[in-house]
Amino acid sequence: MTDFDDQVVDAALIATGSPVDQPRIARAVREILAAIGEDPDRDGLLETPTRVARAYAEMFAGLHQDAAEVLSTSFDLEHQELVLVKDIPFYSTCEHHLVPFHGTAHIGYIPSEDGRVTGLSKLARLVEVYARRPQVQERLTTQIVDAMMEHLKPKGAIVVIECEHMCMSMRGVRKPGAKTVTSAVRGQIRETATRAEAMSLILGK
Ligand SMILES: Nc1nc2c(ncn2[C@@H]2O[C@H](COP(=O)(O)OP(=O)(O)OP(=O)(O)O)[C@@H](O)[C@H]2O)c(=O)[nH]1
Ligand SMILES: [Zn+2]
Repeated sequence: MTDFDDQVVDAALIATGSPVDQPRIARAVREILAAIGEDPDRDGLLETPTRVARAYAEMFAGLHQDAAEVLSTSFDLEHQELVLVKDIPFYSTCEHHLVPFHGTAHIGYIPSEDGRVTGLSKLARLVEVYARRPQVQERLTTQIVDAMMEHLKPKGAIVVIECEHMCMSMRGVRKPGAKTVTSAVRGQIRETATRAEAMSLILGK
């Protein structure tokens, strides 16, 4: 390490209160810059390690968030039918290549017998909890649906996710625009008619 100032990063860590180890990320990013043949001490790159550390703290914040807390707000609306929030945009990070994958999530559930529902924004927040981690699309899909089943105790739940993976677009096989669709369905929504209703609401743009 040359004139790289850990104290600056430590100060940033304290300021954000993030549990992500930003000084460690910054040191690693400096190494990567050197390894690709760049000069980490040139003007434009001097602050890049700390910038990337702050960006990573944001991109991986979900590792330190709790789905139970996000879904703890509930209202007694006596609603017994399907509730669906669709076209929730999100960004995640492919755990194989550490580049983004992004797209939309569609989330629905049939509330529990007592008709208690959660806030609509909480479903979008739940996506963020699991998207802001190193991920694969299949696990993201099942983690969201399983968290809903565990914390909302609904009669059923469905999650459909459509994504473009940058690791397939900008490198490797280079197929920009290719979409991956995953779904996970639990409880009563597995029944044919209910599942068809949910899917037609999701796909009917
Ligand atoms: N199932 C699944 N695969 C993913 C996801 N994100 C990336 N991948 C795939 O993970 C695989 C990793 O394959 P490897 O052969 O180990 O890595 P690689 O040599 O970089 O593969 P290429 O991307 O084909 O160049 C690739 O086929 C990616 O397309 C995901 O969310 N789900
Ligand atoms: Zn990838």
